[in-house]
Amino acid sequence: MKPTIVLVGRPNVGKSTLFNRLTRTRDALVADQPGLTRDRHYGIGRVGDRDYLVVDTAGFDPVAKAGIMHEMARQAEQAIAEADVLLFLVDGRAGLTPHDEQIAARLRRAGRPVHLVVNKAEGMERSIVSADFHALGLGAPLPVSAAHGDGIKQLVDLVLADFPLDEEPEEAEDRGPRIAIVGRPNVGKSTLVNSLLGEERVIAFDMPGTTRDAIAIPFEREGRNYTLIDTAGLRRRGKIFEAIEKFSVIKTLQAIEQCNVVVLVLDASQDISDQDAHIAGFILDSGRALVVAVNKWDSVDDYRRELIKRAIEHKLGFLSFARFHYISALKGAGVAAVMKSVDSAYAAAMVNLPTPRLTRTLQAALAKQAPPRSGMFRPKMRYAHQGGNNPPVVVIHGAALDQVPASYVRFLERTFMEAFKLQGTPLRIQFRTSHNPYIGKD
Ligand SMILES: Nc1nc2c(ncn2[C@@H]2O[C@H](COP(=O)(O)OP(=O)(O)OP(=O)(O)O)[C@@H](O)[C@H]2O)c(=O)[nH]1
Ligand SMILES: Nc1nc2c(ncn2[C@@H]2O[C@H](COP(=O)(O)OP(=O)(O)OP(=O)(O)O)[C@@H](O)[C@H]2O)c(=O)[nH]1
Repeated sequence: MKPTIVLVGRPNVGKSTLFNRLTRTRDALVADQPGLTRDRHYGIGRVGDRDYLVVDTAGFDPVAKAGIMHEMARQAEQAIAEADVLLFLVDGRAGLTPHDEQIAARLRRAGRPVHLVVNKAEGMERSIVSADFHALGLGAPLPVSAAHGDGIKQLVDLVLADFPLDEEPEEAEDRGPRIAIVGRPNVGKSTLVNSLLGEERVIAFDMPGTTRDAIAIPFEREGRNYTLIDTAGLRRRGKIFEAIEKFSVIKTLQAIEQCNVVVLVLDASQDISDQDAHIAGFILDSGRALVVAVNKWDSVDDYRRELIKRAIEHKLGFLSFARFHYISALKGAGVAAVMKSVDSAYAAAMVNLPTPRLTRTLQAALAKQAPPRSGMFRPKMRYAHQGGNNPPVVVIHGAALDQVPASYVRFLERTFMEAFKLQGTPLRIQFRTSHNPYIGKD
């Protein structure tokens, strides 16, 4: 499981600058999609070989408005409660302020490791920029420059040193697809889980060993194995699973990261909200296979059905790689079809793409439409091979490939997906330019 780093600090110390710095590599993997808006408070990042989730508590810092530290906004409090590591940012140019001291007092009670990060330290003597902040009693201050990127790798290595590297769960003994059922509060996730598990054989159901573990519920359906990764803090009461915790963006992100196939649940009786779009954005960034279940279809009339279909097209157009199902979790209608799509999305995500066919497909695409010249450069693509699964990655070798525009990358993605009939999974293109082997690597 990826550790969660939560950024805390008074306004203007550079939290969002650090957040952007910590999540940049991941964002760059996904070509900008029309309509995609990212939630700039929650992200997935990687520095060196360390993966993590990062949360910026900016925007819901209530201190300026309320003036009282112990009235921190609920969301910031929830993020602090769910953090593995807290980064407390202060401003090395402004020096120590009373507001910093109040936040420090709160964080000391958080029961989480806190690291004191002194930002805006570029061009300054380490010992001088840090001097003030020893008084906070939070250990040695760590000077960085979020804007320039100084000290960031050392920071991540240090704060995550005690967490095990995230390893892919082994695919041992054919446990089948790992599924995460996600969606904003009240869309019907628990109802869908119960409809799925109600009559099925739940093979073994262990409570997690530690609070950091997610709950995995293995079950069997029509002779096939699945594992449900819990997002909602599900607990079993008798035969029924119910949510015991309030909605958590962090848990949602964790579950998306740990699964193979996401089932995104939307509520047809409500409008598509920003929260739906943000969750959809996380799913796109993650590269996971996806099935969309538009729930409560039983409760809406034809007019509303038409409306919601159009709203989905408009706001979630970037999910068009996925199959959509219009279901009633309450009545069990459409649930079997959702599971069929889960199977085919999983198969597509795990597909094996032979090199000769990939290269032939690439050549056909180039013949149909060559990549545009960019200044002095004409990108040259020579051959392709598969670089990974879930999502399938196609690695293309050639020259001047850093000059390929996002629109052409999307054209290539579509071409490969159609050629190999991949449905339900995104596909990623990575470029390797011969004279610079690092371009396109993550
Ligand atoms: N010199 C310098 N300026 C920085 C650095 N990081 C951020 N800044 C500047 O500090 C200001 C505040 O940065 P933000 O990232 O918006 O700060 P924040 O903590 O997210 O602020 P809120 O959104 O108000 O909570 C901006 O003008 C940044 O350009 C840095 O490393 N060095
Ligand atoms: N009409 C109708 N109502 C549904 C359907 N599915 C769920 N509901 C109702 O929607 C409400 C919310 O359902 P839950 O399953 O608790 O939703 P959830 O997404 O798990 O909610 P949280 O636990 O808050 O995350 C309940 O009152 C359900 O009975 C459906 O298919 N049709």
